[in-house]
Amino acid sequence: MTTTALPPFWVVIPAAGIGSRMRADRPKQYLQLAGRSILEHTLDCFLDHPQLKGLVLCLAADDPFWPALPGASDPRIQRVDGGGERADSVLNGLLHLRELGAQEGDWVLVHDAARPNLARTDLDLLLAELANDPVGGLLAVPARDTLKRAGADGRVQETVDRSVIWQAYTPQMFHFAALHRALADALVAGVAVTDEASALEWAGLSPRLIEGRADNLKITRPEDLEWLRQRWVLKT
Ligand SMILES: Nc1ccn([C@@H]2O[C@H](COP(=O)(O)OP(=O)(O)OP(=O)(O)O)[C@@H](O)[C@H]2O)c(=O)n1
Ligand SMILES: C[C@](O)(CO)[C@H](O)COP(=O)(O)O
Repeated sequence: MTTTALPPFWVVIPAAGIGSRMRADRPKQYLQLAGRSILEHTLDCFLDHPQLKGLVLCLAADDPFWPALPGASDPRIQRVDGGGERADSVLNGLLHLRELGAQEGDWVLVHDAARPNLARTDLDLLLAELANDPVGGLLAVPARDTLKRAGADGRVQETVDRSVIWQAYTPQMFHFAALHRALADALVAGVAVTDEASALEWAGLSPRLIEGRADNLKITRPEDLEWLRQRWVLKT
């Protein structure tokens, strides 16, 4: 890690998804992990950070679960409505950040509600490594397994060179104006952007990859939550 002082930053947490792949009785961010919701664990990764300027939480407009949580009235959390896709939710969050006073060059970190296991060391690594970067970047993990390209018949076509393949994680950290412009333009152009870096790439920029911990995983399927529940027992 570099010795640069950590820069001030804003946070946007997209939490308006329905978690269809979890097949649970509620959106996955409200499932329990060690006695609290996944979303509360995720918020805790940021709320007491000394460099945090403000946090915007993007929720489904008709979300009945958030008001029931103990932290729902926490004044440090600004709630906004999400949108149809993750990128729409993030864009709404950015629009609200502007109302809160975010300036063009301010750093914004976007982090999935469904990644509750972000280590403070990884967060600070990202902030330190990118503090003076002209573009910004993201936490990511190098591919670990041998990779295969599949054909439509489900048979291997070829083995892919994994040395250049990374998995994109969050947080993703970009300057407010650049991220807002790239995301808004990409959505208008109908480009599918599944993360913030995709929007910046589409705008012709090259985000930096910062190697993070693999256990900052996104809870996507039931086995991800099972794995994290077992890990939490060991942690506490
Ligand atoms: N319209 C949407 C869709 C997703 N998200 C958020 O984006 C993050 C990552 O998305 P994903 O894991 O795909 O979550 P879901 O869309 O909820 O899951 P699924 O695709 O299985 O339905 C999650 O924190 C999710 O709540 C969001 O804010 N707004
Ligand atoms: C942003 C993200 O977490 C990067 O890996 C991911 O793309 C979001 O989830 P989705 O499954 O693509 O909606």
